[in-house]
This record gives sequence, structure tokens and C-alpha cells, in this order.
Amino acid sequence: RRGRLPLPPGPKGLPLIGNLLDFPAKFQWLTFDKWHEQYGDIVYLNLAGQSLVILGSPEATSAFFDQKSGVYSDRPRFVMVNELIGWEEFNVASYPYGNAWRELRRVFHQQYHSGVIPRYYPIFRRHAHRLLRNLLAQPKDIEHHLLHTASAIILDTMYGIDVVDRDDPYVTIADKAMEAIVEAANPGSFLVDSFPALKYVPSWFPGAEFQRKAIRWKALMKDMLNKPFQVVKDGMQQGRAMSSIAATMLQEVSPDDEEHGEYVIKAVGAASYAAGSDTTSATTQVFALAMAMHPEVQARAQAELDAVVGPNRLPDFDDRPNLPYVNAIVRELARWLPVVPLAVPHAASEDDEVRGYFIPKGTIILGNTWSILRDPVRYPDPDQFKPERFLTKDGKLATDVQDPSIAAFGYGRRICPGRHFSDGSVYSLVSCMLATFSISPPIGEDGAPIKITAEMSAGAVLRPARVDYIVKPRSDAAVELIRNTAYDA
Ligand code: HEM
Repeated sequence: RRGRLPLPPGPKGLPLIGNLLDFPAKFQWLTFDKWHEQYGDIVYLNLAGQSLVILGSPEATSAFFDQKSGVYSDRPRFVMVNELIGWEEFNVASYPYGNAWRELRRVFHQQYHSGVIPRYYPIFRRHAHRLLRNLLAQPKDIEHHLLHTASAIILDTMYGIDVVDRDDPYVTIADKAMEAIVEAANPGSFLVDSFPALKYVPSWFPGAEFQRKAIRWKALMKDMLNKPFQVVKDGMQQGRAMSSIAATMLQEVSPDDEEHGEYVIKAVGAASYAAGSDTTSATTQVFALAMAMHPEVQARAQAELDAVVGPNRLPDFDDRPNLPYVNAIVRELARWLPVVPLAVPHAASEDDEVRGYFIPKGTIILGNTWSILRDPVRYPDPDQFKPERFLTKDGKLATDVQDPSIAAFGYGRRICPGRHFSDGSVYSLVSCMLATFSISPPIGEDGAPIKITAEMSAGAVLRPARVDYIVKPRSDAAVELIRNTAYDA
């Protein structure tokens, strides 16, 4: 160890396997939260030789990810998902820190920085209105509609593909590939991640089921990359491509660099879907849960919308500055149940020292978003959904309460490049739903509303467990408004 510096504190492990048995199988952030109370905001674990550091405060994440961004912007490598399936080749979120990552980040920035988001307002609006029509037609299927809407927004933005239902072939292709990627990335599921030399075992070898799975899953991933892209390419050749990020980028590809240019477009499309679809739908599902659990919040937001927007139209982007309570709801959604509670792991690209602790090269570094956004000092009563925490006494958005985007979208140079896009789409969906529908808990056999709690299910992202909400239009005027959106469409 450099200069005999100590490692950060953490639970004492066993010889050889270290803290492997301490490592929680599910909802890790809750256990990590307790460890922060015991050991402080930098906690160290040794997982059978793999160092892991968990950061539980904005000061700690800043000390690593901002102040030492040159060291802590790398990603850990997972053989199954990244090498054998080849996901690393296309997923900018798994790229090692280096020039290939920089090139794709630049493209992401060009397409998704805050200044270009108004370009996507017509797409957000169209899909928010379609969501309202779907809710009116099948109110019981709200969870399905929210999932579907998030996928549809990305496919429309990226490829100009107009997805009409969840059974749409392009959504099915992308979802199958995502299921495979999530299964492949599940920590501890594949021995080859712990013993990388196993990657040389041929697929016909007895017991090499992981190789056969990798071949099948790679084919799914290739479909996800190629099929929607081909729609745009064919459409352009036939002069009927809809405007989209892929179409714009394709026009700019130089004939001398066609292969690489097309590869960049496919990579931006795949990472946008992978990183943007589930996260956005989980956030809107958290919204449904919060509204059903807190009728008083829903009523206050609706009163604000009624006063500012009135009954004769739907809320739009121009209204946003005049809707502080609705904006506070969007912030509180990101804080209350962050859908990526441990962000995406970073890795140390060299031996380093932070706050007098030794951090070995290759250490996996996790920003514990959950603990940061549940800090009772910054956010008193942190388990409660309270949008008003973000408002001043005279009802304006407060500037002295930490915006949850310091953690909800990750950290440092790897911070989510889609955060402004998702902010726009979530605002549009949430404000339109609030203006026209009430969401309430299901009614029990005794005729009283069933008490629902914030129960979550963890997969690729954290999302609320299924609840049979009652979704009702607020008035006849709201029904009329929703029906009229069909003419605009
Ligand atoms: C509510 C919605 C979203 C949430 C909560 C979210 C959250 C995150 C988080 C926590 C990270 C990891 C950052 C880190 O490593 O420290 C991330 C990365 C990323 N996100 Fe998002 N995201 C959302 C929506 C989107 C959208 C809509 C897009 C694209 C259109 C997107 C594209 C990406 C990409 C490409 C990365 C990888 C960045 C890199 O490794 O350099 N995300 N996101």
C-alpha cells in the first residue's frame, strides 16, 4: 500500500472471501445506509479480492467523482455482458474511460443538452396526449401505459418510429434484448465474471451453457442495434424517413467514414433506449404511487393547474415557470424513490489516495444515491413525499434546498447525459395526467380505500410493486379535452 495509508473503514470480513457473506442479495442500498451510520460516508468492502467503496454523502461523491474525475470515471468490466455479448461495444454506459467514450459522450451532448430539448417538445406533447387517451380507454392498465409511453418517446425521438402499442415489433425487439442484458449483468449469476479465463471455453464444451446463452443474447442485441436503424436508412433511401436523431445524424455521415458513422448512430440509439426507457417509466410509476398515497399533494397540484392553465386546454411547456408546485413534484419524485439508487458503478483507473485513505486501482466505486437523497439534515422527514420541501414560504421554487439531480442522475463526468430530456418528458407526462385524471388506491372488500405503501421491486431499475390504482377523469370537461387531442394528433 502506498505510504502505508489505511483503507477506508467498513465491516470486518473473513479471510480470503472478505465481506462476501456481508454483501446483501437485494436492496443493497438499505444495508449500505446502515453502514454509513456506523462507519461514515466512505465505506470499504473486500469481495473476495475485489475492492468496493461506497460513498454516502455529496461531499464524498464530490471528493471522488468531481475533484478526482480523471481517476474515477472508468467502469468495472463484466465479462459476460460486456465481452461475450458484446454490449460494451455499443453501450456508452459500459465503455472504459477513454477516447471512444469521449467521442460518444460528445454526440450525446449534442443531441441531449439542455439547449436542444425544446426541439423534442412536440414529441413529448404528442406522447403525453396519447397517454391520456390510452388512460381514458383502459384506465386499469395504467402501469402498462406508463411503460409503453417511455419506450415510445425514445423510439420516436431516436428513429422517428411511431409505436402504437406495446406489441409493436421494435419495442419487443428492444425489450427482449434488454431482458437478456439485465440477466447477463446480474452480479454473481455467471462464474465467468469471477474467473475471466473461462471465456475461452468453447460453446460446445459440456457445462458451457453460459457461452450458448451469450450467442443467443448477442443475436438479440444485434437486432436491437440494427433493425430500427435499418428502418431509418431504408426510409431515407426511399425519401420517406421521419425526422429523428438517427435521420439527422445519417445525413451528416461522410461517405469516407460510413461504417464508423453508422456505428455511432446505432450506439447512441441503443444506449438511449437502454438507459432512458426503463428509468423514465419507473419514474412515472413512482408518480402514480405517490399520488395514490398522497391525495392532498394531488389536490394541491390540481388546484395550481386549474388556476394557471384553466379548464379549456392542457398544460404545456410555456406554463412550466408558473407551476412551482408541479415542478416541486418532479423534483420530489427523483428524491423520494430514486429509480437508480446506486447509480452505475465507476472504477478507479489507478492507485489513489482520498481523505487519507488508500484506494487501490480497479476498486469499484458506488455513489449511494439512496443515502444522499434520504439525508434527514438536507431533507427533513426524508421518507415522506413532500414536494413543498422544495418551495419557499411564498410558494416559489427554493434555491437553498439541494436539487436531487446532484445524485439522482449519477456523478462526475459520467453523469447522465439524458437528464434534461427526461426532465422534459416527465414534466409533460405528469402535468397532463394531473390536469385530467385522479389516481387513487384500490377499494377493499369493506368499501374503504386499501392502504398502500411504497413497496418496490428491484430489477434493472427500482420500480413500485404493482398496484391496481383507480384512475378516473376529473370531469366531463377533462374527458372532452382528452378526446380533442385525437384531432390534433
Ligand atoms: C428518469 C430518467 C433517468 C434517470 C434516473 C437516469 C439515471 C442515470 C444514472 C444514475 C446514470 C449513471 C451515471 C454515473 O455513472 O454516475 C445514467 C447514465 C446514463 N444515462 Fe441516464 N437516466 C435517465 C434517463 C436517461 C435518458 C432519457 C437517456 C438518453 C436519452 C439516458 C442516457 C444515459 C447514458 C447514455 C448514460 C451513460 C453515461 C456514461 O456512462 O457516460 N438516461 N443515467
